[in-house]
Amino acid sequence: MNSLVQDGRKAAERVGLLSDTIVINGGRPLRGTIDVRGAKNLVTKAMVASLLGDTTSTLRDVPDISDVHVVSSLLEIHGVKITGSAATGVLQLDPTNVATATSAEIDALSGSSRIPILFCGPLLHRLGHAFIPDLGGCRIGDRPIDFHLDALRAFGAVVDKLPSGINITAPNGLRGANIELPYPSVGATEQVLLTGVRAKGTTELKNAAIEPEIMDLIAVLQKMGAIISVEPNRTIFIEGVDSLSGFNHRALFDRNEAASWASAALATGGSIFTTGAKQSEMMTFLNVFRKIGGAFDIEEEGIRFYHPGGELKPVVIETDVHPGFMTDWQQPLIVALTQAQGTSIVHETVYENRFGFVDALVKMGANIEVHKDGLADPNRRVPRRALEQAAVITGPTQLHGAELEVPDLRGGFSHLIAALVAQGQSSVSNVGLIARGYGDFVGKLEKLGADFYFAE
Ligand SMILES: CC(=O)N[C@H]1[C@@H](OP(=O)(O)OP(=O)(O)OC[C@H]2O[C@@H](n3ccc(=O)[nH]c3=O)[C@H](O)[C@@H]2O)O[C@H](CO)[C@@H](O)[C@@H]1O
Ligand SMILES: C=C(OP(=O)(O)O)C(=O)O
Repeated sequence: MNSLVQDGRKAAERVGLLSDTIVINGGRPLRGTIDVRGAKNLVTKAMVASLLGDTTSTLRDVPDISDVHVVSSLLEIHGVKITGSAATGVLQLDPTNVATATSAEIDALSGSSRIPILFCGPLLHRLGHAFIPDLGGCRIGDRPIDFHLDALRAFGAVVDKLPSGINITAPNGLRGANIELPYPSVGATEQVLLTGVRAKGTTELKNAAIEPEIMDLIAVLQKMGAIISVEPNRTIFIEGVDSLSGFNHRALFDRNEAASWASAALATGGSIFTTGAKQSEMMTFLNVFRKIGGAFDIEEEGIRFYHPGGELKPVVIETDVHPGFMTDWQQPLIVALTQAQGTSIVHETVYENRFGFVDALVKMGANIEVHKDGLADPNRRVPRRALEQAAVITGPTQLHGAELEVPDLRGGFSHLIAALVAQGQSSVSNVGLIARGYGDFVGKLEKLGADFYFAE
């Protein structure tokens, strides 16, 4: 069994999927209403933040996704008492008895998620040392952690890379630092926030990421007693404080999940009301959705995304940091673009290898060329990065059923959509990886009228 399939199996077990393969009969529009809970990219970080408090934190709208289970286990082996459950959407996290975990306990969680790297600052503050296992997450490029480690060193941490993970100590405590990120990395910005809030003195972070999930993490930290100001030009100031308390927070909705179901509605010619989705965090997506020919109604309770009839139009997209077009949105949308009249281009500028899912779409009949060194384009708005790729999608094409294996979270969701659009039957294996970030996606497919069953 290859390691991707192993990762998928573990994720499937964590959320209780019946098997790791789904058989889909395509050709039916998805119609109905689904709930979008808290964002994977905020909830997991807020859970880590609970380690910094002296009292219990309560987090609401928690999605039942495998990454939440991984972070829960990592917190529990460090002595955090967790009550409630991802299934019910509410977690209480009591960090009173934080303690060192054994290496066997840590090893068992190796390679399952990217979140463990964010335990560094909180564990250094609580215990004076941290051991971080090998990271998991989507395999969409090298995904180095040099910005994280450089930031931790700037705070005074001593970093020792071992074959089994990273050992970090802070013999003289952590003190505020002046840090400038080479690129506005989401994870490295969170690393600085989670470390700087309890470091001695002031921290200045230049070229920070300002994604909505980061703003919501700042809101969580402010509720805990932190002093953080976000200045213009991507600069964040943090005044370290001596202690923090627990928080009570309803997580920001998952805009990536909402965008994925929106793309599914468009690609299948259907209509999906995403309860909990909000306009303000999705404006860039909504503009592109409208340009392609999709329609949406923004309501108090959520957003309805639908195909209003007529032809879909091609578009040129450049993925970018917020407020640009998010890299996690392009994969499901590309399936809709296979149904548009004409040639679309997607420039992927954030990760150097994020079109792995495209081969399967081509096998299903899509006309997509991947340019591994990117594409020159005089109309580009995002500065060209050294390692970027582009996909050129020409449509419309009739997709037909095929055997697919999920390569990563968003690519996997795009495979599901492609199978739902295709004529005939598809089998999609390794769907456990989709459960890393899409809560109850099987129940939601059922609610939306998809025709599918789990393979034995
Ligand atoms: C759990 C989580 O929140 N995941 C999100 C987070 O990932 P993550 O936080 O890992 O993504 P980053 O923003 O850090 O990565 C952006 C770019 O910076 C590079 N980089 C990053 C760190 C580092 O130390 N060195 C370095 O070179 C990466 O290789 C990548 O090319 O933001 C990404 C960009 O919005 C999203 O696609 C992911 O869904
Ligand atoms: C890349 C993603 O997640 P992670 O950083 O957890 O791998 C994603 O959510 O698409």
